Amino acid sequence: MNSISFDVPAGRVAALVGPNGAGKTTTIRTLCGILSPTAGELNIADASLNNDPLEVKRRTAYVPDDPPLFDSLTVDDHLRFVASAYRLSEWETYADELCERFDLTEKRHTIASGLSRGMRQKVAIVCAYLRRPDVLLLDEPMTGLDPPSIRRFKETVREQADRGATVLVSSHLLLLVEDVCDHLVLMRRGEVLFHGPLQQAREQFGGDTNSLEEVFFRLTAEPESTSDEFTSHADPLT
Ligand SMILES: Nc1ncnc2c1ncn2[C@@H]1O[C@H](COP(=O)(O)OP(=O)(O)OP(=O)(O)O)[C@@H](O)[C@H]1O
Repeated sequence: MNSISFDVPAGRVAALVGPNGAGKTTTIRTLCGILSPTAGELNIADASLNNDPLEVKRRTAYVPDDPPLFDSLTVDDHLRFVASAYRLSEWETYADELCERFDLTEKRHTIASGLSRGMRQKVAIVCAYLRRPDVLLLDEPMTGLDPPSIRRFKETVREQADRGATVLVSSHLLLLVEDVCDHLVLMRRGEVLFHGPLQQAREQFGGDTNSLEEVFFRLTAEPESTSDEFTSHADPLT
């Protein structure tokens, strides 16, 4: 990563997109404290990752692209574990609702090793939502989900933003991510080429189709040296 800077306001869903190797996963893993930056300042929901990493972790939920569940624990065990680790109160009704919406109710007593790839993904998403975090960092969350689950995911991600959370969704599924995002962070080779409202990106770079796909192809095809002019904000990463 090379001097990247972007911000995503609370209540927004931002698409984090870019070609393979652009640095999306590295960015997300740095934001949630798994990787340590060699320099720079990261602020999550008013907490500094440098000065108060525990507070950042408390406020942030991360769903990796291949969620590491505990193979011998059931879906219910995972929910109880999250509730206990984060000292959640009155979480059971919300857990029931989330399991119902993601079609996991029948699987609540199944151990993780007996779940399909998509079901594991849904368990990880439900565990993240259960905490009602200020920030959701979701790495390729729609990969492996069936169409009803993708629809649920899109609805629920919007609901998370509506309650005030900041959501960052890394995805290559531009058509799907476009439906749910109102903000864009576009990366290539460790640099941020654009960050700002999706509508602004569409107006500037969307061409006749006004689509995220067109924005993606136009910006990632540009030479790196002109990247500064695409950045709509230059605030510290928050
Ligand atoms: N564990 C690692 N050790 C060394 N280099 C790594 C490691 N993980 C990723 N990289 C390198 O960091 C760069 C960014 O990788 P990253 O996984 O963040 O990209 P990405 O945008 O998420 O890619 P993709 O779309 O393929 O998932 C790549 O050049 C990659 O080779």
